[in-house]
Amino acid sequence: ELVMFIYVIMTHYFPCACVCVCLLVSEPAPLRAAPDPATPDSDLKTLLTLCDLLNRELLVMIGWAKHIPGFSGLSLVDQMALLQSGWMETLVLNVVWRSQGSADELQFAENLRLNESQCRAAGLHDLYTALRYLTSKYQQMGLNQEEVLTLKAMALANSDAENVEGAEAVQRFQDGLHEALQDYESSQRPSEAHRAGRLLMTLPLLRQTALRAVRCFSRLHRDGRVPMHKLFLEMLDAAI
Ligand SMILES: CC(=O)c1ccc(Oc2ccc(O)c(C(C)(C)C)c2)cc1
Repeated sequence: ELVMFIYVIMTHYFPCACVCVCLLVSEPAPLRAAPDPATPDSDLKTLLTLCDLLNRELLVMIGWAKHIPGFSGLSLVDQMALLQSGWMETLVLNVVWRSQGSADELQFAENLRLNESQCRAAGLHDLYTALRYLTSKYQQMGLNQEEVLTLKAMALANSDAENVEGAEAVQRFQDGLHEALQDYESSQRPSEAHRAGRLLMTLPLLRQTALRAVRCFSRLHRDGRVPMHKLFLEMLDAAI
């Protein structure tokens, strides 16, 4: 009863806090990379491990999206459309957030960090450069967890999916997240003027970074060096 009482109070008196609390409690536990112990270490093994990790992240992300306030109120067609157009930006923010504590590595999972030469050896130098640039931008801003969770949800809501049925419902979904970010930033002490706007103005760079990642995967797929999961290829096709 206590949890329900707190939830009713939060949703009635602090609706924005409700969104942030909702996003915080529904954040999935970080996945671990699962390298095949039988395979000798190699650049291909790194790629296979990363591929498996990404495939599991996609499945977790689909379950996570349903907890974003407003997402489940959309039609199933629109939920799928937003996921197919925004999944890369959302996953990019996951890796960028995990890499905030590192000066020159990408933390793909709690047990998988790659530096520039390891990424280059695996054919991921473009990916490394793009993700590190975005990571350093957020490091300079001092991004915190509430902000990255809200940006992840916004990346999905604002993914400009082409074939959306309920444009007004998607707009309301976006407005709710925008309001939550505005209210959260104005509740911070001291509150930094323009903070919410500065965070929103990083979204174009996030979109560009995601597109650079898609191009990297499309090249790897054309090279045929690494087998790719069916779900990943379907999502990759939808993102192009
Ligand atoms: C198919 C293939 O060759 C591939 C190569 C690298 C890779 O590494 C990643 C692992 C998790 C992950 O979340 C991300 C993004 C952040 C870029 C989505 C990349 C994933 C797949």
